[in-house]
Amino acid sequence: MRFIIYGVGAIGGTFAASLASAGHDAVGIARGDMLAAIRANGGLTFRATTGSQLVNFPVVGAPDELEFRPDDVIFLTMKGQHTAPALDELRAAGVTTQAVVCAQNGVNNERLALRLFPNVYAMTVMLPADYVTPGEVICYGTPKRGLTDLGRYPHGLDDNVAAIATAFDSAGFAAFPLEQVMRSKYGKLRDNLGNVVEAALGHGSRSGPLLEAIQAEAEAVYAAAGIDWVAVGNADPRRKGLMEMGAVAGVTRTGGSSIQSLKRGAGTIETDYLNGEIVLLGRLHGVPTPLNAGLVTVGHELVAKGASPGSMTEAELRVRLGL
Ligand SMILES: NC(=O)C1=CN([C@@H]2O[C@H](COP(=O)(O)OP(=O)(O)OC[C@H]3O[C@@H](n4cnc5c(N)ncnc54)[C@H](OP(=O)(O)O)[C@@H]3O)[C@@H](O)[C@H]2O)C=CC1
Ligand SMILES: CC(C)(CO)C(=O)C(=O)O
Repeated sequence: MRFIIYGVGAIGGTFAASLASAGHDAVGIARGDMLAAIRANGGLTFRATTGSQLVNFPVVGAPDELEFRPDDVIFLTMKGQHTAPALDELRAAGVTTQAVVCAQNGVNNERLALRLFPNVYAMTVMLPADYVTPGEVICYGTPKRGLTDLGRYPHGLDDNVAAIATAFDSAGFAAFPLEQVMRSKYGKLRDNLGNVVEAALGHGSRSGPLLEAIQAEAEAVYAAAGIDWVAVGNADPRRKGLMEMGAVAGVTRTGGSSIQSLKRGAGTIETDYLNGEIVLLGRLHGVPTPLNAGLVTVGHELVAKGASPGSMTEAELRVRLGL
């Protein structure tokens, strides 16, 4: 089994460095400043609670630079707004029946992938990682680097799930095979509705009554749509003692993945596939979602203005959301 990590950023970089360090065959597909820095430095600088190291694994700039094999497992680790073109590139490069694992937040990636490929897997990723400096990824999870729930999409278990879980266990993660993995992914999506709030207000602002109101909209649309979900946030008892926030020498956590997009000036944000999913479900099922709709607009404005993380006050955001 060879692991292709498509999108070497915070999550993809942690996966690739950890799998390669554990002796697995791991190949990255990177782009832009990250690709240039990995090439210039002779590897990816991977910083974790256990120390920092330059990890060398093969990295290419696009799928068509690879000769795909039947035993490849392809992890999608780009943000949701970048999934559709990435899938097109995989198909153009000759991918057919290989396993495609959506190791991303949101619930749209799996559906996009299943349209093109028959063997799609959903992975819920609970793993606090930063990518703000090209060539460097920081993972704060300890003692396990991250927790993952994994299963076939839309449901089911098979030999690939078992093999991926075994490989992940050996690489410092905890992997939980789940027959109904999308329940976990909908639970994670509910947590990620705070990503854009944190981007607007700054790190540490993703809790409290505002977030609860935002999540209540999600719970209402899930109920109307008949979507089953399970909580996988910080209160998930599996985290205690297995994967908690640790200290990494010389750095502090930047914040969630959307705040990192603003900090890097990435020019896009994942909000359409996080809060925007709740808005879509609300429209489909006749449930108003004014807060999440307002946050989608705010997210786009922050990107368009090139705003820094934490550029708004909570009072300003509340006014924007009509509160
Ligand atoms: N960071 C975290 O702590 C967590 C993130 N997640 C989720 O994991 C997913 C990935 O997030 P994260 O790792 O933070 O994202 P990052 O932006 O750090 O990494 C994604 C990387 O993929 C690159 N990329 C995108 N499209 C392509 C492409 N076609 N070819 C090559 N490279 C590509 C991006 O490049 P570019 O920058 O140029 O777009 C970027 O370098 C998201 O769904 C996120 O919500 C889940 C749990 C925690
Ligand atoms: C929950 C959180 C914030 C953990 O890093 C996350 O999933 C993200 O960064 O997108």
